[in-house]
Amino acid sequence: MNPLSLQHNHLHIESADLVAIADTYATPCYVYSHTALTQAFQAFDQALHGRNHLICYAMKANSNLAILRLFASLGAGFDIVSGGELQRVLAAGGDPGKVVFSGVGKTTAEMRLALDCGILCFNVESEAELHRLNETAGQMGKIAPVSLRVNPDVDANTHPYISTGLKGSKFGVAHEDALRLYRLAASLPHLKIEGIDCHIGSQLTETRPFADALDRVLTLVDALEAEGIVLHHLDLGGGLGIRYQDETPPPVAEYISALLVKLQGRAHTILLEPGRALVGNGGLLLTRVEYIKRGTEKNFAIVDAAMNDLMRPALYDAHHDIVPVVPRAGNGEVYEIVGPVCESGDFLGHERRLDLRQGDLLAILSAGAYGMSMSSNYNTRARAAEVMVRGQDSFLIREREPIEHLFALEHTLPRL
Ligand SMILES: Cc1ncc(COP(=O)(O)O)c(C=O)c1O
Ligand SMILES: N[C@@H](CCCC[NH3+])C(=O)O
Repeated sequence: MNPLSLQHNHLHIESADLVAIADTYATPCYVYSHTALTQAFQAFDQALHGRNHLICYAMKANSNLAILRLFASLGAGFDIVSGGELQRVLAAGGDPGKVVFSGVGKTTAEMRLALDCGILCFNVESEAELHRLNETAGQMGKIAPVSLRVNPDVDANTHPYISTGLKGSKFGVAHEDALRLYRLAASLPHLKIEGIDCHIGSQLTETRPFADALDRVLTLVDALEAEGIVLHHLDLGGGLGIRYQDETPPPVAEYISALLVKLQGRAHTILLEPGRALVGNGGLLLTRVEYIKRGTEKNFAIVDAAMNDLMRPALYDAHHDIVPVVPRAGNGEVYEIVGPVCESGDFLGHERRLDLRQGDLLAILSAGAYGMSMSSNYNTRARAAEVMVRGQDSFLIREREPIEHLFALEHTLPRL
C-alpha cells in the first residue's frame, strides 16, 4: 500500500487528508468519500439503464443529510422505515414522491405523515396494517398506494440476525397468504395496488438467493395478473453484500443482470432498495490510539472509538479491516483493538498485527453502512463527527455532538 494513500475497494482517501481531518475535527470521526458514494450509486443506475427503474436508497444504512442530498441529486428515491427517516428525506430536499415505506410496525401517525407528503408506496407487511392504512387514508380523504412485502421463504445464507426472508421471520406476509391479501387490498376503498415487494436479508454474497426470490415473486405476479390485479412496479429490495474481509459478493452489474434476465418481456418499473452496497465501503471510522496496554496474555490497543460508535463487531462479531493511517515499517505485534466502554464486548477488532504507538491514527474500514446510524450515547459518549472528502477538500457534514445535548432534555423538566 502506498503509505500516503488509503485504498479499499472504491474508497481512496489520502493519509495526509486523514491526518488533517483528525487534527481539525478530532477523533473518533466518520469520514466518507464523495467519489466512492457517487460511483457506488452510478454502478446501480448504469446497470439498470434502459429499464424504467428507481433506486430507493435504504437510508437506515446511513442517514446523514449530506449523503441523502448527494443520492437525491443523482436521482435516488429512498426506502424509509420510520416517520423520522421521512423527515430526514424532507430536510435533505429529497422527493417524497420517490419514497417507499417499509417496516412491520408503522404507526397511524407515521402513515398520516407519509400520506400527507404523498409518498410513492407503502410496503405493507401484514393484514392488520392493510386495514389500518385503509382506515387512515379514508379519514384523510386519500388513497394510499400499496405493495405487499412478500416473504418468499428463501434462505439468504447470511448472518441469522440479518436474514429476513425465511418463513419464521417477522417480516412480510407469507407467500401462500399473498393472493388472499392482494384480493383484500383490491377490495378496500382507500387503497390502490401499485406493486409487489420482497427483501430477503442483508450482506448477501451470492446471486442465487436473489434470483430464487424473484422466481417466487414472479409466480405471484402472474397469478395476480390472471385475476386482473395488474402491478405497476416490482420492488426487489436491497441486501447486496460488500467485501469487509475476504467476501466475494457479485459485482453490482452481475447481480442486476441476473435479475434482468428473469424480467425480460415484463414492462414493470423495477425498484431496488440497496443500503450497504451504496455506502458501506464509502466510509471509514477514524480513531486514535489512546493507550497501549500489555497484558499477561494479550496486548491491547485502546482507541478512542468504541462499540457505541460502531456496534457491528460487538453485535454480529463482524470483521472490519483496521489499518494504520501512517504505516510503520516494523512487523508489529498482535493486538486486541478495543474501546473505552465498560463492556468486555467492546472491541473493534481481534488479533490484529500492527506496529503501533500511543497517539497513532487508525482507520476502521467499511464503516459507511450501519456505523453512524447504529451509534448510541452509551457510557454518555457523544456521537462522533462526520466529514465528507470531496476532491481535495474535506467538509464537516455533522458536528460532534456537544456533551450538553446528552442531558439537555432532562434539564427542561421539573426537579424532583
Ligand atoms: C426492507 C429493507 N430494504 C432494504 C434494506 C437494505 O439492506 P442492505 O443494506 O443490506 O442493502 C433492508 C435492510 O436489510 C430492509 O430491511
Ligand atoms: N445492521 C445490520 C444490517 C441490518 C439490515 C437492516 N435491514 C448490519 O450492520 O449489518
